[in-house]
Amino acid sequence: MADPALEQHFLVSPDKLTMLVDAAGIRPSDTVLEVGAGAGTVARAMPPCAGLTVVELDPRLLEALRRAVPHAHIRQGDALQLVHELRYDVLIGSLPDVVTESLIDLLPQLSFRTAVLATGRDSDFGRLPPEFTVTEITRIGGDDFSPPQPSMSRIVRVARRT
Ligand SMILES: C[S@@+](CC[C@H](N)C(=O)[O-])C[C@H]1O[C@@H](n2cnc3c(N)ncnc32)[C@H](O)[C@@H]1O
Repeated sequence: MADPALEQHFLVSPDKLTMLVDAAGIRPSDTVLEVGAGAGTVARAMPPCAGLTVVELDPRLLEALRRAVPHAHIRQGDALQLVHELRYDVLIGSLPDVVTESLIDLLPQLSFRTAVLATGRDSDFGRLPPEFTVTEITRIGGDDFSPPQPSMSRIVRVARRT
């Protein structure tokens, strides 16, 4: 079922899921957007919030998403378009590396408090303006994913300075 062309490796490590979700600092009053939601393994680990929207490009995964997060608004489409159309306090994304690179370039145009992104090892956040604080949370790879991911990625938090 997983499509390697869309880098469909789903994060399943309980420890890494906890680290990712904790890094987002989701408050009960927050609206949350997850892009590249896959089968919903990240979304279902999130704490309750005021509203959760999940975006996935692959229509084959929408039924799995409905089962995993029945309380979420589910949108099928391209993350790079929908990040402009939706409103959210917290942005979570684990997308193919090439899509994540484009998303990093878009971050200054978007309105959010905190973003947590799973990125390739070499992503350069130094191109973001100084209003952002960038923190590496952990490394992920191999059996942290199902199916296992051959390369290493990083979970990175991008917070807007207040
Ligand atoms: C690495 S998987 C992560 C899935 C999930 N977040 C997890 O960790 O279990 C990347 C997901 O992004 C989806 N995807 C790829 N390109 C996308 C795009 N442009 N917009 C939205 N989703 C996309 C893929 O279909 C895939 O489900």
